[in-house]
Amino acid sequence: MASAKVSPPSGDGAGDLPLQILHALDKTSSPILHSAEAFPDAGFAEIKAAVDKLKSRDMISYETIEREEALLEPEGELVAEKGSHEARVFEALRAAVEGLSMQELEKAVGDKNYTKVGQGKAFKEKWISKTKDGKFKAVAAVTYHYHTQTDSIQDVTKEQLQTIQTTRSYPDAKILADLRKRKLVRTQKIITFTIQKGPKFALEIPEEATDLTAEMLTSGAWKTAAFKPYNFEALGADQRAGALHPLNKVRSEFRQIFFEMGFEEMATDNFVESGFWNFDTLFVPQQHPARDLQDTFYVSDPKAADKPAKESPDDDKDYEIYWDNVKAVHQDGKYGSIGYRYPWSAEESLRLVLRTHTTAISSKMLYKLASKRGPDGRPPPARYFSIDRVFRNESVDATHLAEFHQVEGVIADYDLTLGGLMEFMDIFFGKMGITDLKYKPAYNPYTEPSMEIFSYHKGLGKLIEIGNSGMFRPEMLEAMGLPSDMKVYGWGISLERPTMIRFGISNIRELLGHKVNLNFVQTSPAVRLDKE
Ligand SMILES: N[C@@H](Cc1ccccc1)C(=O)O
Repeated sequence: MASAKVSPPSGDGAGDLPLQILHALDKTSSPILHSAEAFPDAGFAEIKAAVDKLKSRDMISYETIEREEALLEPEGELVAEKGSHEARVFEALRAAVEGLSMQELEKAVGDKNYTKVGQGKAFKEKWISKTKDGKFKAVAAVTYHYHTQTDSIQDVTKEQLQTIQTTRSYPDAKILADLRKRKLVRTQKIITFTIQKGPKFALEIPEEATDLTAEMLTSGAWKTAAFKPYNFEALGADQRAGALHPLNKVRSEFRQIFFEMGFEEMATDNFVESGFWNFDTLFVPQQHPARDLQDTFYVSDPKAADKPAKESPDDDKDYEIYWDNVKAVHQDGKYGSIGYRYPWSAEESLRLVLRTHTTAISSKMLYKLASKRGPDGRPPPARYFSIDRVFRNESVDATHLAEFHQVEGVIADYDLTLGGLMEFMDIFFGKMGITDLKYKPAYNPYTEPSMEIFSYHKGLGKLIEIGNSGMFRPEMLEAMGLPSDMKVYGWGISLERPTMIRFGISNIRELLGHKVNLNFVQTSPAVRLDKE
């Protein structure tokens, strides 16, 4: 039967000490076994593992005794053997009736430092004195010559240390503290156990079953099997679970804010765009430095996009008109704009790029909005947002990567004003805990006016740029067919920047890429821990 076997030395750190304890308990005449006496050589961890194992099976019970043990330091050992500093000074002087000079005394004691400490103490004890010619003399010895008194002193320190050497303790705590201060003695905490037989005491340790098996049921072994009790105190193994990346945590916070403010999420599943949507519809001239190879990744295969055309049979947009409008605005000017006045190239517009901003998608959404009709027969107000990846051909450093995530929002409504944009920004960023915004005039080809948004970061102690915003230009919106009194706010911020600030990261490579520490991902909190 499996249940009556004696455990072989197990891997629980207890070895065969548990068995030895059982046997020792069986033989001892007193009901209590002191671990320190029975197993003086076993280490604390070993004994603890053994008694825990036996206790969990109710074979024993135990109590722990904590006490402090005093041990001699090397110098204490020396004193215990050869006498205290003061006694050695006294002994040296006692042998020299004429007294000794300091140098002679040092020589006689054999240790300069020992002599220095010893003569000080011996003076205090009034064992020695100084003669007129500056020599040291033993007082007790002088007394001896005239009065036949005892010529010996009592070397208390030596006796105390000898007591400690044999008993590992000293009855007077003050004296012990004093010896510790003199660095003759050190103390250490000792935990020992008093062990008693438990209700299931035996000389063999039964194997405990952890599971009730089919085999035990058929053989009947379950009737006598010892089952291991549940350990409700066990903390359990570390849970290896998936965790949201910090960027995703901040992303979901932004999404929540957008949704609660009535925004609709734009589809952002196309990383590749034509120059038309990424630049031309946004009134970015074809010579603009942002369209340089240094700033933009161009796709080499396929090289060119198709001209924008109906996306589905029920797409009622006339892309040809829009294409011509965009060209006209750039080349000749239209809708009150004088344009850039350069020969606009269809070929350049159809080059494929990795989108440099999600504003390419906003542009497409606004174009679609232009043909929607609200109850009043006009395009209805709309709020769109997206949070996704964009790509820029930048040199990579601690704060820049060639790709990052852009949080983008647009609000289209009638008769909007710049003040309204600032008001909105205050509310939007306020929901993220970002307050005290400052605005700086800026330039975007597609917005007028444009404003960079700054926030005072208390942790960094300075204003930091958190986003870019503006009101889309009329020559961009009217070319789409949007009514001229419909105004559109737009803004973009990176997702990385607030995430790095939130989680205290200074190098973007700790956030993205192969150097990301998974432990950091798994343990970074989902709650806001802004540093004030
Ligand atoms: N596209 C801008 C953000 C922006 C969006 C919309 C309007 C104004 C600015 C950027 O990449 O920084």
